[in-house]
This record gives sequence, structure tokens and C-alpha cells, in this order.
Amino acid sequence: MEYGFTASTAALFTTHTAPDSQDSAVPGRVVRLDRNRVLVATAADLLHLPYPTHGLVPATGDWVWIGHNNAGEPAVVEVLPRHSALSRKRAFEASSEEQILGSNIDIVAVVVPVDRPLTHNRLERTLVAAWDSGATPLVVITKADLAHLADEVVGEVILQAAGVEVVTTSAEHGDGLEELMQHIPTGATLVLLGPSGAGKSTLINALAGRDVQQTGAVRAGDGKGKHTTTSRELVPLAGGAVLMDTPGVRGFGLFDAEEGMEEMFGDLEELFSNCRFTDCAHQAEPGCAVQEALAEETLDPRRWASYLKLQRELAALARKHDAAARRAYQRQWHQKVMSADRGQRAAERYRHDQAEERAGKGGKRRKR
Ligand SMILES: Nc1nc2c(ncn2[C@@H]2O[C@H](COP(=O)(O)OP(=O)(O)OP(=O)(O)O)[C@@H](O)[C@H]2O)c(=O)[nH]1
Ligand SMILES: [Zn+2]
Repeated sequence: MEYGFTASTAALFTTHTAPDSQDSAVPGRVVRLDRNRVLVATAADLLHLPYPTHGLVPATGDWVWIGHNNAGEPAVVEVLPRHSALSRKRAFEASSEEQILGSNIDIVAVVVPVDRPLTHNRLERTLVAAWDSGATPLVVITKADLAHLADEVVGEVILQAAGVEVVTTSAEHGDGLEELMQHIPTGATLVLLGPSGAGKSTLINALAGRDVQQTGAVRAGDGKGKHTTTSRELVPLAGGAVLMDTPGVRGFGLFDAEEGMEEMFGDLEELFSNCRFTDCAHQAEPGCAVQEALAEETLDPRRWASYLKLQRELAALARKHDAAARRAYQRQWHQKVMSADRGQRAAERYRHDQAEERAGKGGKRRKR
């Protein structure tokens, strides 16, 4: 199957067998949701099938068993557990409603164009959402051919990306595309997140080697439920990767979020290591480094409140998932902390290099 059916997917179908009554069921992957039907890719076909009558509601990217419903029609009979999910519910939103925009995503590529200023912390917030989905984030800088802008933006992005890999591309010149693909394992599912006009469609077309997305054009009437019958939201790329491009993911509200996480919290985790007790709850324990930092005003109380809020959100989300998902969250959290740490070092290196450049070969700096 073209749609990211890897060895681990095969293993998933082996572990989660089809319902007993469905002895001729076949695996498939949801490539689009419509109002009444689900478009599912199988090894041989694209099928419009009725929704399952119980269990998880399908999302684009889901692996499913296709069998027969009570009326004897082919139908999705079961949605398999997801290893990741990008949801609209954000960590700092009051509402608890969670809408799955896409599932089983391996790489969330956060697209940053060089032709506009980086809004403060936007990248960090988006990266946190990417980690929280259970996927691995990757930062993709676009339009690097606009060289008079590129250098500063790349530096700024590396600072903000906190250790996440950064790939610089120009779809216009075909630069960086191979490097980008090297970050996408065979059979991996990839989404691009980024503001309108960031160059996502142009990049997608360049990666797919054909016009799979209309670029630059206003997508007239691309509102709810208005799809042509051939459009898919999972697009197989050369090399076995799969690109997810759903309107929901495109419109991912993160970039407009006024409120959001201010920063990642690697420095807080570091603070915890100074608490007297390893299991310190940072409330009223003696020798608590957090309480000390708050008293000395070296830690912003708002920042601490934000951290606690994120922890509550993560805990609530984890309760909703099974044990595997909870382990995944913990792993992601750990990675987040580790990468914040690495990012810190990368940032220091960057500042150092910049300082050297200014001191040493200042005259050679590009002027345009
Ligand atoms: N110079 C330059 N321009 C680019 C590059 N990639 C995209 N653009 C231009 O940027 C504009 C926006 O590109 P799109 O690919 O439509 O952006 P998008 O992210 O898909 O935007 P939405 O569809 O609104 O989400 C277009 O005018 C592109 O021609 C690039 O590598 N270099
Ligand atoms: Zn403490």
C-alpha cells in the first residue's frame, strides 16, 4: 500500500485483529472524511465507505479495518488505536472539547517563511503543540532564495527552535528539498503547519514532483464539505512518505492564538533538580528551589502558573488515553526538556558565532 503501510503498521493490524464476525476484513487508511462517508485507501482501491457504528470516530490518517456492516455493505468496522494525533484542543484553551485534525502523523513540519517577521514565541508554541501530538517536530524554513532576509531569520529560528532540527529550503530554486526528505523516514506521514502564504503548497508540489496543490490561488469555496470527488488529504510522495494536507490542519489556529505558552519549560525542570527532595511537589516543601525562586523573584509567577496549567492539561489528556499513550506523553515531555536543553546550547553557539563574525570578519558580511 502506498499510504505509509510500514512494518509497524502491519504489526498494529496483527495485534488488533478484525472483529470476530469480520473474517474477510482488509486494512485501509482514511484519506478523507466526508459528511456521510469516509474515503479509505486499500492496497488496491479508494473506497467511499459508511462510518463505523461504534468505537473511535475516524480521522484522516487513521488505520481501519474494512468489513461489512449489518446491511451487508462494505464499511469501516473498526478504527485502530492512534500513535499520534494532532488536535485542535490546545494546552492553554479553556474549552475541553478535543477535535482530531489528523492522526498517525510521524513528522510535524513547522513552516517558517523568511519573508515576514517571526512573531514572538509563535514557533515555540507551535513546537510544543507538535510534541504534544506525539509526532516529531521539524522546522522548515521556506523561501531561502530571498537571501537578503534569510540569514537573520535562520539565526532567529535556530534560537527559537530549541534543538529541533531546522532545514532551510527554497522551493523556487529546488534547494534543501533532498535534505528535507532525508528527515522523513520511508513510509512516514508528514504534515506541514504554517501561516497562509508560508509556501506550504509550493513546497508540497516540489516534494511531490507534480501539482498536487494549487499554489498562491485563493481557494474559492473550499469551505466545509465542499470537496471534489478526487481530492485526497493524504498524498503519497516519492520515496514512500505520505503528506497529510487537510483543511483542518492548514487552518490550525495556533498561528493566530493570542494566548499561548510563552516558552518551553526546560529551565524549570533544571530548577527542580535543586529541590531538596527528588519528589518535591513544589508547594510548601522545605528546600524547594521553585518556592525560593518565586520568593527571590528570579522566577516569574505567571510563568510558574503556566507550567502548572500545562501539567494539568497533559495529565487530563493522558487520563483519556491508554497506558501506551501516557508513556508516549512522558517520553515526549522528556524529549521536550532534553531538546530545550540542546536548544540552549545551540543558541549559545549561535550567539558565539555571531559575536566572532562581528569581531573578526565584519567587513565580509553580506550587504544587499
Ligand atoms: N521567492 C520564493 N517565493 C516562494 C517560494 N515558495 C513559495 N513562494 C511564494 O509564496 C507565495 C505563497 O506560497 P503558497 O505555497 O501558496 O503558500 P501556502 O503556505 O500554501 O499558503 P496557503 O495556501 O494560504 O496556506 C506564492 O506567491 C509563492 O510563489 C520560494 O521558495 N521562494
Ligand atoms: Zn520543589
